[in-house]
Amino acid sequence: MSTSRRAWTVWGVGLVAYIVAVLHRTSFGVSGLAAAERFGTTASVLASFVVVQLLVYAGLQVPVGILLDQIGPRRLLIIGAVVMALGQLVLAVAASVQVAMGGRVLVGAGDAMTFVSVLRLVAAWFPPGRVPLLTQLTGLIGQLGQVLSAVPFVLVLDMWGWTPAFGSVASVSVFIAVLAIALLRDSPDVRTRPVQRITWAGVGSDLLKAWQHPGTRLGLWTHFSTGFSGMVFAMMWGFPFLVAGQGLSEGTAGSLLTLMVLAGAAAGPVVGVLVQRHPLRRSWLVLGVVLANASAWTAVLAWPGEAPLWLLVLLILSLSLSGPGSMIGFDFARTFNPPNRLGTATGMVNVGGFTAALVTILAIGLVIDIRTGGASTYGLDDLRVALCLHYVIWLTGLIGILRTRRLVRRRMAAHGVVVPPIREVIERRRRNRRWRS
Ligand SMILES: N[C@@H](Cc1c[nH]cn1)C(=O)NCC(=O)O
Repeated sequence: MSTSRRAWTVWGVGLVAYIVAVLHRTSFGVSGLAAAERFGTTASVLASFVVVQLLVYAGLQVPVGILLDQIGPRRLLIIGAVVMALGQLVLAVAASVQVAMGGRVLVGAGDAMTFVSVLRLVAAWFPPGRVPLLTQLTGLIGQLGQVLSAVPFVLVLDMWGWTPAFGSVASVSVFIAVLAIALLRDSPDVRTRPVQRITWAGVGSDLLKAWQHPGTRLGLWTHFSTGFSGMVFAMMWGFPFLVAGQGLSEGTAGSLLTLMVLAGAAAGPVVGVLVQRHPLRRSWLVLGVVLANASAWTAVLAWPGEAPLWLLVLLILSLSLSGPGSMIGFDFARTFNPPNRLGTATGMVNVGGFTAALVTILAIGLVIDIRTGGASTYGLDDLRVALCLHYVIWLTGLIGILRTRRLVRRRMAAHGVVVPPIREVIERRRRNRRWRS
């Protein structure tokens, strides 16, 4: 098989593995009613499953990144698929909340190993110019996993019940592991990769070097500031905000969430091409995404009473930029770190958005609980106050972005790459245009 065909095959297998990881990630969220019935528990206990799973995912990003640099993406992806299969099998037979929670911990752990491995395969198999667009496509096509859990998985759950549904998604992961064993290779380099002995000193030095490079931290703050808002909306508070806060029907709220996925799919390639064409202006794209998210939220939160549908659609369109914007963080990690440290750096970046989302999801719940005294119903005013927590995260993220960007530019200047201020570039272009006409 020629290298380029091989590269596409490797990307295809990685992509399918990531789609299946997203299917596992979201499969519990869509089985809320069945889970409440099976375990005889409340909605808040079930919501804590999402939080624990995210916590495991975010907490494992750095260790998994280190492991990726040591054992390579193929093995890590296979381990991830097997761990997720085990997690879903545990959930399939679980009769108590504790056992089910153990299953979700395994799913979170396996999931944490998948995306970083796929990004590493893309970086190893494709020329650098193609990587930004393929990274965007990986992120957005992966979200198809959400559709798989919302439609065929729910269908199997309704028709055949809990154990067959979770048992069958476990078997899909076993298939992914077999596919990866058969078709994946870490890189096009035919020489086998020497097995690296893991030493604490080596791990510590990689961690330190990745963290010390301001480009890695710029990636982390990028993922943090752009990624969290979309995740908070899609994973937890979007549906209640639209239904309990804005008075929309469940059908309309569902359509708006679908619009968010579709608009994200359209925006991803555009962001990828812009990053590919203007690598020195990536941070402006990031600031643009944060500005779009913050302005749309401000307009909706400041609107007296329920916002009109057109404004909610604008909010959804701006939030659809959240995922594509966060992927720019991975591009910073890739371009500012050598290949042998890329896993560690990618893991660090991925901690950003997931930690910010986790903190925001929990804090919003807490503020609502304080305002309502723990009652199970809440309204627009409670949601409005709680959602203002977004500003704390944006402010923290913006400080992080601007500080690390300054450090990155200083380091680039020391290597002879000077990024001219955007004002200067616009002025120069204007002068050139005048001169030509
Ligand atoms: N930002 C997401 C990926 C994404 C792209 N478009 C929509 N979502 C991300 O960071 N993904 C990591 C993962 O494990 O899913």
